[in-house]
Amino acid sequence: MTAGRILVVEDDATLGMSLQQRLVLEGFAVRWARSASEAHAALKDAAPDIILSDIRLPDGDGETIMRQHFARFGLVPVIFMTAYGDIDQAVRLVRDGAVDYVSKPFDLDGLVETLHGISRRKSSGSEIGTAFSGSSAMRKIGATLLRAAEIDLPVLLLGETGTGKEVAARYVHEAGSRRNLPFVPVNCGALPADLADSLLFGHERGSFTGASGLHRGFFEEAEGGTLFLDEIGDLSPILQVKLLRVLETREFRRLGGSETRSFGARIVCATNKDLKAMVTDGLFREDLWFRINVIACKLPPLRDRGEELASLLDDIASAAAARLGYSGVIVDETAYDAAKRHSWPGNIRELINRVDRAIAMGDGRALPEAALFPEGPVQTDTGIDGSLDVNATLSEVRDAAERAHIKAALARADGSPKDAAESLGVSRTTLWEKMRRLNIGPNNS
Ligand SMILES: Nc1ncnc2c1ncn2[C@@H]1O[C@H](COP(=O)(O)OP(=O)(O)OP(=O)(O)O)[C@@H](O)[C@H]1O
Repeated sequence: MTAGRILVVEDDATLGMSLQQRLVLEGFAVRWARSASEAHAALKDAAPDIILSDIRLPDGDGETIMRQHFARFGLVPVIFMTAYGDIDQAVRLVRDGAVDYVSKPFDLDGLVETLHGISRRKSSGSEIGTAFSGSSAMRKIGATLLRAAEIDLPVLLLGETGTGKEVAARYVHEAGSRRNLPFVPVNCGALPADLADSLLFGHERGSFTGASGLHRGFFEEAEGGTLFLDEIGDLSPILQVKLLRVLETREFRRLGGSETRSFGARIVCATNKDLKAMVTDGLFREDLWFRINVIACKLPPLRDRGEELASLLDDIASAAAARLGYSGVIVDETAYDAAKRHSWPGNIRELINRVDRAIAMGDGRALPEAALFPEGPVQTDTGIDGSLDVNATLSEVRDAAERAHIKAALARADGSPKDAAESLGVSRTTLWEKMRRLNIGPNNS
């Protein structure tokens, strides 16, 4: 967990460098802009939690940066660093919304204390939901989930693997009145066929060979909390019928049990499959689909989340550095740029895996492009070989990028789907599904 994201805007190289180094050591994720134009570019990429800015810059001023940022994202804590002659302006800026100003030369320890204080106030008020604050699209999704949390209807979360569907499910749970009751996640795709019934609904002693004791299933464990049915598209036809019955009657029985128990939890389901197409193909029950698809919410893939990519990268890098015992890591501009060009088939899970690997293998101080993408530079156009027609649809472009990236990962892994899946940050099943859909043969042909 980082202490917060700070954008430092300072044209003086010595001061900028020492601020960056000290703040990284203090656990902040820091971006350093050396001019007004660099600051505007950084703010387009990601919304920081705090801005620490010089007032006079060679190509503009800190006041314009603050005003433009307020207009776009609302009030963000801003601290100005002023030279002697700028104090009147600094006082006026504090009246207009800046948190504070410090006069150069300033006491760095005092400034760091102030920054930690801002960060503590911010996180104590908004622990929950930070995953839904990084861009306007995610804020809209967060608002939908908040409404869903209040009205207690079934929620269906859609999106590719690793886009944060479980994070969203936990958010719905924690934002609602059931937050102090259990949250029970169940991966329907991983339920062994012969035990699925008992795992879901529980069993009484002696109900089948090997049932030596009483077992409470997931439906019972969820009590009045939230039952999160992940990979719902993988539920067998028999279990689809059983689930539908529970949702209709709000009752169930343990295997071998005679007592009817009431089911009081709310249901949140998720899938990376096209459930509607599965209904059309007769693979998923239409009546169940209607039951669970009351409030649907789609988590966008990471390649479409350019606005929050840089802050995600910062946060994940700081968290990984902290886990590995490093005091902080500086993400290189080359890494931000390459991340924007990459197609991220494994989405945020892939980002986490790449950053963890890069930091574990590196010196714990810097994160350049080559560490994030050791397989080689990320090509422009998300790795597509340039043979695409300019009239190609977005999904054709995406498929081409995914095909190229998966083939490259398989080549690096000497054709081993297990290793390729790991480096892509997806499960082997997801990789197989993608290979089938994209016509990639087992020999990477
Ligand atoms: N906004 C976010 N910020 C930081 N980490 C995130 C965010 N969203 C998701 N993650 C992390 O990314 C990883 C994948 O998220 P999650 O398990 O919720 O995805 P999913 O869509 O449920 O994946 P799958 O379909 O494979 O089950 C997790 O480690 C999660 O903590």
